[in-house]
Amino acid sequence: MQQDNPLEPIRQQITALDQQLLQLFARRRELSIEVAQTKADAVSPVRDVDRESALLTRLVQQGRELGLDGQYVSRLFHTIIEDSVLRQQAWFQERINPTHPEQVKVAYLGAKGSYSHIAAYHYFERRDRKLVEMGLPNFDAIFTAVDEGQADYGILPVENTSSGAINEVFDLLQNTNLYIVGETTETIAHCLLLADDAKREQITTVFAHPQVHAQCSGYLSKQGWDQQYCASSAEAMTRASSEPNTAAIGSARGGSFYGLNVIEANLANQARNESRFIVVARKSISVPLQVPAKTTLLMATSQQAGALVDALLILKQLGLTMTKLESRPIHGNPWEEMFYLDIAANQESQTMQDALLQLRKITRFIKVLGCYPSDTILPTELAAPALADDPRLTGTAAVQTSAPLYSRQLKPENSQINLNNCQFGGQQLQVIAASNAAVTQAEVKIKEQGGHVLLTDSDDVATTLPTAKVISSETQLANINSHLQLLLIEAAQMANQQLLTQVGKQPRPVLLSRGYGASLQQWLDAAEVILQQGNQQVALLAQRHQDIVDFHDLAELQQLTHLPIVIEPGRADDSATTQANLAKAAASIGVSGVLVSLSEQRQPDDYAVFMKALYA
Ligand SMILES: C=C(O[C@@H]1C=C(C(=O)O)C=C[C@H]1O)C(=O)O
Repeated sequence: MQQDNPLEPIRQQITALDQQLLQLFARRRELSIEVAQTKADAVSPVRDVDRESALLTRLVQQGRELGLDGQYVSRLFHTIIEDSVLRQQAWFQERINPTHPEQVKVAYLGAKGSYSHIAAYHYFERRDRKLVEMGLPNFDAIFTAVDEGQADYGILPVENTSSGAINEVFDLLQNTNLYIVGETTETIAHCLLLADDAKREQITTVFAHPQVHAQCSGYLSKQGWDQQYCASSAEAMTRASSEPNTAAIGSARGGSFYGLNVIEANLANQARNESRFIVVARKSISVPLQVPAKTTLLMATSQQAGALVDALLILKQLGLTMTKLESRPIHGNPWEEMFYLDIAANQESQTMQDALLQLRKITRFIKVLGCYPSDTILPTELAAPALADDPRLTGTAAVQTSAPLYSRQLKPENSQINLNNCQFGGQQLQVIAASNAAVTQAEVKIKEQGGHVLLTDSDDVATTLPTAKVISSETQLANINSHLQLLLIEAAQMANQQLLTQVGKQPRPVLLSRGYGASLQQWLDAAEVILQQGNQQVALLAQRHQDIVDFHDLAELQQLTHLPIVIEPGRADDSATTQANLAKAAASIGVSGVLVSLSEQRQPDDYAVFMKALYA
């Protein structure tokens, strides 16, 4: 019977040709990996736009001779070359980070068929990894699953060409221990999906994720359907497959998992509807220099006018391209912003190391969230000489700075910490007054007799003075008052790595006491834990329990670190005048603050005597 159909023999020929094309594509891909191996030996970049340009020019020419449209040929080959470049990048990536097993457990939002699932599928397929799927109900659960080791990777959408940034993911990135190790961009084609037995005219309700609703708002506003939000596109599709008179918005591929048919396609407001996803893992990765890389920074500048501009100028002066800048409020610090920057550079390149060094000097908080291969492969335009110089390649030699963040070697000049109008690490000695009295009472005394910061255990925030508080546990840290400006870690907690790590995630300055019997190195190592987490505002506090403040140690510390040093001068039974003299001596060797008690009543007014002697 079939032989009677005149289409059939032609279709058979097309099928046979398609089969050959597939084999040729596969063979081309193998050769592309061989090319990568050669590039590894020669240390040349993956992308070679000159070669692409020559190849495309020739192919377009040859295509024309065969009657093929030039646009058609260049579009086809862009897809082929894109695959080839991404494959080579993945190959290089695997070569220098060879720890991955054959199968990986990946956490994503929603169930099978969600956009995140499809992005995960594409990303790991390119890396020849078998996916063990772990669909989760929300972004928070994805971060937790990876953090706790239940999943190897998490895949998270960060932005969409129609609806913009996915704020929830940015907010979770503020407090994560995870690193960004990859990115991928998916073209999202939103379709109206209906179950087999459903009819378009009978639709009363349409299900979709809120982001999808936003991306298709133009189309939906004309339909008059009840619009219901779902936690994921997969949930939307599940509901549409079982509830009568409903439809879902999702991808054609996703719909096929749920037995849904495409009724209408291309519903998004913007013709080019793409989402960018990031891949997170517990360990950061190195990106080979052959591969164009992106580095993502999390940064809080000071609140002075122009602080962000200063930071961006550093990038400009170093010739670094910023591909993205997002800002999000800092949780617990009203009107303060955390910035996310994507920079088209390899973290290990000299330029990026220089940028980080300079940025650390002017930021209150800075952390590298990750350096990863850039997956955006822009098509090579024909005969465009400018493209021969691909700005996304930072081909400088790798330089790994091994000096610790606290060290003078890394940063010769003193660090400064600003609290309102007072500045630790500046010219003037700052006085922190500790008081158990009511905040208002202490404030009056400080304002009358001098002083800069109030150390109090009270949560009363009715003061215009910067306040400091002793923080002894993670629970206490989680519940601090947002007005609190300075965190004091006492000697007993100096080795509490977990507390130091959490404090390192804070956008607030930290005063770190030396642990009982701790060496200078152990003290500095504890400071390093905080700095490594991003918090650059660390000062060291030499307390009285060290018996007397050891000037030899202070002088040595000055040489080892740029961090401001604060002392609690003298023994408790030293007179106020002795303490003031010690404080002055310490200031002369570069100590930037003193911690004194406001409420000791050994003399009529010890604090007043201290302050008077200090400035005498
Ligand atoms: C395969 C190569 O690597 C890349 C991929 C190309 C391709 O697939 O044709 C061409 C140039 C490079 O950007 C190559 O350098 O030849």
